[in-house]
Parts: sequence; C-alpha cells; structure tokens
Amino acid sequence: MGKVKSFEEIDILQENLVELQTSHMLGNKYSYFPGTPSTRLERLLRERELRKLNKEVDQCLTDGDNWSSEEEFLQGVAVPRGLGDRCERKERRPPKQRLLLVANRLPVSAVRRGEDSWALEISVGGLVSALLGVNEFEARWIGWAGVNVPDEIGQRTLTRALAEKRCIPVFLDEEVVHQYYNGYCNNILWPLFHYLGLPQEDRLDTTRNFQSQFDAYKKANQMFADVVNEHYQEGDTVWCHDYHLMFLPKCLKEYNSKMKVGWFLHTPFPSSEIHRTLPSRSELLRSVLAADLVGFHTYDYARHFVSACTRILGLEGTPDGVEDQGKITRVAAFPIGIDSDRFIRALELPQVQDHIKELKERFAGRKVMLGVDRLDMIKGIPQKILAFEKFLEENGDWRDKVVLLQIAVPTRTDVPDYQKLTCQVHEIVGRINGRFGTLTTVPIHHLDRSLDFYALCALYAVTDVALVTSLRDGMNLVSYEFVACQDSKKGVLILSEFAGAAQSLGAGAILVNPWNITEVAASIGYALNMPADEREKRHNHNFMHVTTHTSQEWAETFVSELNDTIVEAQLRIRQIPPLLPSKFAIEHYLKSNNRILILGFNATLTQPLDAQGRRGDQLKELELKLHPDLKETLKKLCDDPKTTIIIFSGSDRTLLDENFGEYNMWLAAEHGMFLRLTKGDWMTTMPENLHMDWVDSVKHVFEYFTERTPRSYFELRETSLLWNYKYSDVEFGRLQARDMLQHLWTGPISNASLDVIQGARSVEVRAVGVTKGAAIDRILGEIVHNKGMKAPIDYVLCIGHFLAKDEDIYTFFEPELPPEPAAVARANMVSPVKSPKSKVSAGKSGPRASKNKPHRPLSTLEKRISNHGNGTGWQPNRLDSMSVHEGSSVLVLRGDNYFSCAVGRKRSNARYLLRSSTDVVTLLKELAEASSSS
Ligand SMILES: O=P(O)(O)OC[C@H]1O[C@H](O[C@H]2O[C@H](CO)[C@@H](O)[C@H](O)[C@H]2O)[C@H](O)[C@@H](O)[C@@H]1O
Ligand SMILES: O=c1ccn([C@@H]2O[C@H](COP(=O)(O)OP(=O)(O)O)[C@@H](O)[C@H]2O)c(=O)[nH]1
Repeated sequence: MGKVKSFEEIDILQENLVELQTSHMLGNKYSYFPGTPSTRLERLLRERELRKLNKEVDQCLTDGDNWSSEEEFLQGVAVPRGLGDRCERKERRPPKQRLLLVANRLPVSAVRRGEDSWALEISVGGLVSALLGVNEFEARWIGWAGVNVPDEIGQRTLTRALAEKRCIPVFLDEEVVHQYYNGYCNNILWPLFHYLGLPQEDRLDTTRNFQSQFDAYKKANQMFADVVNEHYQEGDTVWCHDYHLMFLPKCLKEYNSKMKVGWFLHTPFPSSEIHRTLPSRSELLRSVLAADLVGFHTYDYARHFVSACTRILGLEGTPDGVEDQGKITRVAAFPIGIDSDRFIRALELPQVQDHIKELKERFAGRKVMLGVDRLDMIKGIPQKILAFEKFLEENGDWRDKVVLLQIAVPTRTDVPDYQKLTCQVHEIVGRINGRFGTLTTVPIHHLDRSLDFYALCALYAVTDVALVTSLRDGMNLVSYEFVACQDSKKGVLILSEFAGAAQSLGAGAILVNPWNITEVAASIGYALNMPADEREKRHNHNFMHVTTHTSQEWAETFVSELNDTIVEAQLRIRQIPPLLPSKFAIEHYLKSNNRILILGFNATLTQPLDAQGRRGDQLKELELKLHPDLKETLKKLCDDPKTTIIIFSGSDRTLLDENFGEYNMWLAAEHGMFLRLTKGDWMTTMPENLHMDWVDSVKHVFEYFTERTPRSYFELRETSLLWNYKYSDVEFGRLQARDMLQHLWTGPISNASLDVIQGARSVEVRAVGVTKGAAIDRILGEIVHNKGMKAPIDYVLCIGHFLAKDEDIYTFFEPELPPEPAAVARANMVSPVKSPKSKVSAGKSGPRASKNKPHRPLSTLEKRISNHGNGTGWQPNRLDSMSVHEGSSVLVLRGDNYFSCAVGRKRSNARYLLRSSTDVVTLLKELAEASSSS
C-alpha cells in the first residue's frame, strides 16, 4: 500500500480526475488517444486510464481503513473510521455506478434462530469469494438465502436483516429448490458443463423428471427476474451470474429491452458436442444471447459457446461474438481473480499468526500437503487421494514425513450423487489411513466441513505443496488464494490442467492430468523435493499474476466492457436502415401512374428457412420455389397495366422460367445478364467486352472443394459460378472457403478478369463488372424501349436479399446528395450530355434472342437530377426528386416515390429493411389488394 498522501496531493489528483473525465468526451493531455475515441479499444483503454486515476484518489481517501471485505460485509455498511477531512473530499467523487449482482446464492446464507431472528453466515464458494472483493460499485445483491422461508413474518424479518448487507432475497419454496437447484442446476447442467454427461442411471426417471425440472428452472429464473424488476432503477447495470440463471437475460430484456444486462458463467462451457446432448440446448442458448455481454473465464469456454450458437442455432459467429439478425451479443473471456490484498493482510493478523504457530507445532518434522475443495465430483478428490496413496506406496521413506490435509466442504447434500461421493471418499481415506497410519499419526487428515477465513489463511501459509486436481473447474480460486498466502514459504502448486486457473498459473505450477494417478504421484515427489530456487521462481511468477489480476479488476473490466457494448450497439443501430413503412409505400404506389417493381428471388420470394433458423432439409430447400402464397398476388400485380414487374435474380434462366413462366413480367437472370419478357424469348444483355475464359479453371477449383466439403455444392451458370456451403459444418465450411479464396486471389487465376465475392456461406466468382447495379440501366433501357412507355416511370420499389456487391442497384436509383462540397462533383451529372461512364447507358436497338452474343447498348436514357431535399439520415424525403428524360422524361422519380428495401439483412445501402420473405409476401399482398380495390 502506498504512503498516505497530503490533502494538497489528493486535491491535485481529484482535479486530474475531473479533467480526464472530461477528456473521455473530448480527448486531452491525459489521453493516449487525442480526440473522441472511435473504436472499442480506444474507448476501453481510455476508461482504464480513468479507472486507474480514480483508484489512486480512492486509495488516498481510504488509506488507513484496513477492513477485510468479509468482516466489513458481516458488520454491515459501517461508517468509515478516522477519515476526518477525507470524508468531505470523498463526497466530491463522482457517484459510483449502481450494479445489481444477481446470483443464485447470496453472499450470506441465513440460519433461522427464532420466529423473527436470523443469523447470517458467509456462503462458501468461489463465486461469493470473488464478488466480495468487488467494491468499486454501488452494488446490491439479489439471490437466494439458502433457506426455505414459507411464513410472512420470516420473510419480512429476513428481508430486513439482509437489507443491512445490501442483499435482497428471492424466496424460493422447497419444491422449486428441489426441482430447480438440486434437479436441473446440479443434477443436469452442472455435470454436463463439467463433461460428466447427462445422468445415466434411471434413464426413464430422468426423462420423466427432465421436463418438470426444466419448468421449475424457468419458473425460478422468472422469480429472480421479478425481484430484479422490482428493484431496478433506470441506468442500473444488471449482472447475472452462472448456470443457474441462463434464462434471466431473456426474462429481463422482455420486461425492459433497454436494461443493460451482462451474464457471466463461472463454470466451463463445454464443447458444442456435449452441449448439443441437452434437450433444452437451443432455448438456453437463445436466452443467454438476450444479454448484451456474455462472459467466460477462458477463451476456450467462450469459443465453445460461440461454436454452440453457430452449430446448434445456425447463427453467425463473429470476432465480437454472436450475430442474430444484425443484433450482436458480445462474447468474451474475463478471467476472474481474488482480492489478494485481503489474504496478504490477513496473514499479519494476530489470530492468523496464532493459528500458524499451532499448525507448525502440530506438523513439525512433516511436509504439509493441502487440498481445499467443496465435496464435489468435479474436484477429483478420490483421484487426488489415490495418487497420494500411490506416492506413499512407492516412496516408503516419505510415509512419516508428509501429511495430506484435505478440507472437503459439504455441498449440495440433497443431490444423490454428492451423497454417494461422500461415502466413497470416506471409504478411501479410511482404507489408506488404515494402511499407512501408525498409533500416533495418520497420513491423511480429512475434514468434512468448512473453515473460517483466518483458519484457511493460516493453512495456506503453512502448506508446502497444494494439490488441486479438479477433473474440470471453471477457474478454481483455491489455487489463487494459496499463492497469495505463500510469499514467505514459496510452496509448490500442483494444478490440474483442466482447471481454468491452469491458463493463468500454468507457468508457475506443476500441471497434471488428474486422471493419470501415476503422473500425479510422480508430481507429488517432484514438488516435495523441489530445490528452493526453482520454488521461488515458480512462486514469483504466480504471485505476480494473482496480485495484479484481482477480482476488482475482473469486475471493473466486465462492467466497463458491458457499458461499451451498449455504446457500440447504439452506434451500430444508427447505421441500420429502418423497417419499410408499408403504409406509406402503398399510398405512394396507389398515387403513381407508371411503377416499376424490382424483386429478387432467393430469400425474397421464397419460403423462409424453418422457424429455428436452422438449416433444414437440404434436398427440399435446394429446389428454390416461389412462396405459394404469392401466386395470386403476383398475378394481380402483373395484370395491372400501370405496373411493370422485374424478377432480378442471380439464378439461371431455367429456374426463373420454371417459377415465373406463367406471369406477365420481366425476368432478369444471372444478375441481369439475360433478360426476357415472359411472353418473349431470352435476350442477352451482357456487355460486349465480357471475358469468360476463366470459367474452366474456376470450375476445377470449385469441384475440388465440393468433393472435399460434405454437403456443399456449386452452381455453374453462364456468367458466374457459385459455391455454397450453407448446409455443411459451419466451421469447416468457413475454413474451406478461406482456403478457396486464398487460392482464387493469389493462385494461377488471380490475374483473370473476375470478381471473387464472399457471401455469408458462399463464394461466387463472376466476370469483372457483373453486378445488379451495372445491369439495371441496360435492362430499364430495354423495357422502356420495348413497352414504348409514354408516361414517365414515377415509382420504383426494389426489394431483395442481395449480396453487398449487388447493392449498387439500390444506389442506382438514389437521387444525388444535396449540393454539399463532397456532392458537387456528382451534381455535374445534371448535364444533359451523357458521359460514357454515366449510370444510365444508351442503346436504341431492340433485343437479340441469341445466347452469348456480345451486348449492344439498348436505349438512350439520361438522368436528370434536381435536389430539393434538406434532411439527413434515413428519411424518405431526404432527397426529393430525380428525373431521367430524353426529350420528354421517361423516369421522373421523386425521392419519396423510391423504396429500396433489403430483406433479412441489417447492414445495407438500401433505404429500408424487411425482416424476411414473409414480410415481403405481406407487403405484396397488401399492395395488390389496395390497388384492386382503389
Ligand atoms: O452455491 P453452491 O451450489 O453451494 O456452489 C458454490 C459455487 O460453486 C461454483 O463455483 C464456481 O465459481 C468459481 C468462481 O468463478 C470458480 O472458480 C469455480 O471453478 C466454479 O466452480 C458455482 O459456479 C457457483 O455458482 C456456486 O455458488
Ligand atoms: O472451508 C472453506 C473452504 C473453501 N472456502 C472458499 O471456497 C472458495 C472455493 O472456490 P473455488 O473457485 O476454488 O471453487 P468452487 O467451490 O467455487 O467451485 C474459495 O474462495 C475458498 O476460500 C471457504 O470459504 N471455506
């Protein structure tokens, strides 16, 4: 702890803090990043700077208040001692952020002493220890007090007693606890998340109980949500913890979508192969994804979670997290730590020193080995004891020189598997003590109870070798606590490679596979004989980690990232076009005289994938079919003489013929390279200089990857090739696509005139310049010419699920920007003289029914733009009107008569969005009905 600072120094620090807070908005000398931070990393680094300074001020103001958080906690919110003037200065600090910490277990468990009297004890477990160290926030705990309180007096008095500890109880009745906590949480999720699988015995019973336990789980989560909602104040951050509350984020967001919600898992998240065995796998994942930020102890767990979301839910995994219809749930690793100072300080306390003295005397002449675990299958206690037995067996000379102290804290004692474990451990310990004990000593001291904090610190301090042999463990804070208490002894940590802690303490610890008893026994020998200099080196490494990666840091980083996730989401939302205002679009449709409807096919006019968003039946889906509800509607719309419909698709001619042959409309196949009025023949609209000499080479590449990627396929079209892996294993598909792209971009065909376009689950190769936007001018020219249109086109509705590359079709119709400096160059296009590169190309001759003949320009149109708009953003009236005319105008398009609309996308250049083809169907139906009744 630094030396106590003078008030002047504190004042200067506080001024700096205020300045830095301002610079958070503006940027100044304290910032490494001048200006407003624009990226997430910049924002997070700046906030980190701010926190550091804040802490320095805090440190100065609280120097001398040496409470350990547990004691402070048990005493309630005490008035700080001996602060004098410091109090006044403390008031000048900005108020702390309010944080609602929601966990199944409150940090205190209640024991009833009488009708209205309660004793509160600190709960045991890593989650509680870690969160007790979090004091940077104005925190309130919400959770279960570990006791059934059926009566009103009891509930009222306990609520009052807990309020002093800033705890708010959730009252769960016995039946719910049994089904939710003992059943679904601890008999199903807990073993599954620790790779122990779903319950194997009494299969029928398990299946029968599963549904009722799951229902109780949801009910309990809703009860937690109700209490949160009752205490929530605007601006609060809600941090949900652990596998008990996977439904909570969804319940909270349903109640208030603006609530800032984070969720953190304290256990491992298993491989998606394990998670997919769970009957409620999808529901749980979806509920968690309702949170804004989802955190795990390690990168591996985060990776497994994202992979489960992609493989089970069919969602996109991005570097930031998981994306579902444009909504991103951020997923990241936040390794927890401990309040290391609390342990280091405790070692100086007289009661701990006394304990240490006693223990040293008691075990004089013997090396002390220590295990501290909840008596849980995942902790590998039997395996640890068997390894110790093997060590004694093979090292006779150590038998009277070493003792193993095993603290096994009873836990979840109502769950049958835990009861069995207790018997099993007792049996093994008894056998080994009988085998190697003497009249005066036993090799294993096994305690079935918890110790108080001071006794635990003393034990950690006198230990020579700590043995943590979890079969799986989210993190394991015992290993951290041991390291924190070992600065004078520099004992050795033997640590399971399956504990999250192995990732952070792996360098200083001896890592073991706890299933390999021989390896663990050998490690015990190695640790007991380790020379002092090696012990010191290993310890220093770990001590540095434990004292810098504290629980405080962990919580601050999580909350700061959660805050930032909200900022980021808002920035993203601003870039998302709004939903199509259908009423407005229909009103304008009815008022216009010559309308063009440009409609995509795939995912625009087809039936959506199944409701789960999963990839369904490949064979069925591969046959692209027009949505059955559209047949009548399309007929009506096509029969309207004021309306021209163009189906504008990447698909080939045959597919469009099959689906649309019976309607009176225009079909533009292969991104507009072929055009046909359904009553006429196909004509080519390909530009003359289109080179297709690369097709064979690309085809070979596509064949190669199709053969090696199960369930992928490719479509060979005349002007493009498409490789699709949407039905393949997502991750493998992506790897293959990356490999393919690499080859296409840098391999032997990299110099060919082709465009390689990466879709969400596809790779498409086209001749350079083949885009829907590039083709639309030729197509429109042809249609205007063919129809001999007299009235100008005064309404355009363009709807499609187009690739980014094809979004140039939306901008084609977009009137030019108002005359700002950047737009001046574009405004020159107003000139009636056509520049050769202008968007609308020329050509007066009619179509040619031949295939693959070079294209000749079809018609001469010219685009005249007038700007009357003054708004910004996604307003339809932003750009008022545009006209294209040739002598008399053939296209007079006011800004508010133009509707470009992307289907099922979030990022788009279109003015509007429609969620799915179902919405397209609804819109077109309404359009047809309104127009036939008008
Ligand atoms: O509340 P209980 O059912 O009695 O169980 C106690 C806690 O056990 C688990 O702790 C985990 O959290 C630790 C801190 O992040 C981590 O180090 C450890 O590896 C985990 O096992 C459980 O996740 C908590 O919810 C329980 O409260
Ligand atoms: O008698 C005991 C034994 C353990 N603990 C605490 O229980 C926690 C165990 O956390 P860990 O992360 O190792 O595992 P968990 O029990 O949460 O799975 C540690 O903070 C220990 O200090 C305790 O308070 N009293």
